[in-house]
Amino acid sequence: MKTKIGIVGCLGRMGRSIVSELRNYENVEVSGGIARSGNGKIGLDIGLALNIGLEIGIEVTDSIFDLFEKSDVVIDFTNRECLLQCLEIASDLGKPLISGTTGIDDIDLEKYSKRAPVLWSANMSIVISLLCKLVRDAAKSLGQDYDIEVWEMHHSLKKDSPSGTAIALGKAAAEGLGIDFKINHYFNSNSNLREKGSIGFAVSRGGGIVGDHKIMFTNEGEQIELSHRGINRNIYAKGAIKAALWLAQKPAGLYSMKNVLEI
Ligand SMILES: NC(=O)c1ccc[n+]([C@@H]2O[C@H](COP(=O)([O-])OP(=O)(O)OC[C@H]3O[C@@H](n4cnc5c(N)ncnc54)[C@H](O)[C@@H]3O)[C@@H](O)[C@H]2O)c1
Ligand SMILES: O=C(O)C1=N[C@H](C(=O)O)CCC1
Repeated sequence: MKTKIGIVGCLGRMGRSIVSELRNYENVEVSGGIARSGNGKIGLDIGLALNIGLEIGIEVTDSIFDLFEKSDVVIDFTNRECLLQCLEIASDLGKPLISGTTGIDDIDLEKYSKRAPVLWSANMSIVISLLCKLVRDAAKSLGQDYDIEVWEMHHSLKKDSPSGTAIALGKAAAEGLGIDFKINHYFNSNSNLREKGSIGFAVSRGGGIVGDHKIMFTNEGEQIELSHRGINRNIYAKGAIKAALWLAQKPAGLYSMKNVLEI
C-alpha cells in the first residue's frame, strides 16, 4: 500500500524539490498539490505546472481541506498564515502534518498536536540535526568562556531572518550551556557592546544560496567553528519525505527530526 503524500506550496522552491524527489520513491504517491487561490496554474497537472518534464497525473488545486482528506500525510513549506490553516485542518481531521515553514516561533504547535501528529523542523536536512547535536556538545564542553556567534546566508528571496536553522543552532548552544535562549541572544544590528554570555546572530542574503550556516566559539586566545553548506534543496526534500513516512504511522503529538533520527 503506497503512502499518499499531499504537498502544500507545491509550486514553490521546496514544493518543486519535493515533487521531484518523490519520483525516486516507489512506496509513495502524490495525493495532491496546493497553490495559493487565484494562481494561474491551478487546474494544470503538477508536473506540467512545475515544468519538470513529465505529467504526474495530479492537478494543482487550492483546497487544503480536500488535500488533507485524500492524503495519509501532508507536507507544508509555505508561510506562517498558510501553516496556521494547515494546523487547524490537521487538528480537525486528526491527520499527520509535516511542516518546514519558518518564521513561526510565535505559533503554539503543541496546541494543534493534541489531536493530530505534527512534526515541525526548521531544517529537514538530516546532517543539520547532527550539527545541532555537535553544537550542543561543543557549548557544553567549552562553557561560558567562549563568545558564541551564529552566521547564516540564504538566497536573496528569503523572507524571514535570521533563518530558522540559525535560531535552532543558537538554541542548541544555549541548551549545551544550560542558559535560557530567550533572554540570552541578540542580533548584530547595532553598535552596543557585546554582552558576555549572550548568543549573537548575523545574517547575509544574496543570489541563489541554498543555506549556509556557521557557528563560532571565540575567546581571547582562539576560535573554533562548525559550519554547514546546503548545495541542493533535495537535502531538505529527502528529510521531509523521510519524516512524512515516519509520521504517517504515529499517534497525535508534537515531533521533531530528533524523533525521526533518534538522536
Ligand atoms: N525546514 C526546512 O528544511 C526548510 C527548507 C527550505 C525552506 N524552508 C522554509 O519553507 C518556507 C517556504 O520556502 P520556499 O523557499 O519553498 O518558499 P517559496 O516562496 O518558494 O514557496 C512557498 C510557496 O507557498 C505558496 N503559498 C503561500 N501561501 C499559500 C497559501 N495560503 N496556500 C497555498 N500556497 C501558498 C506560495 O505561493 C509559494 O509557491 C519558508 O518558510 C522557508 O524558510 C524550510
Ligand atoms: O531557503 C530557505 O528559506 C531555508 N529556510 C530554512 C531556515 O529558515 O532555516 C532552512 C534552510 C533553507
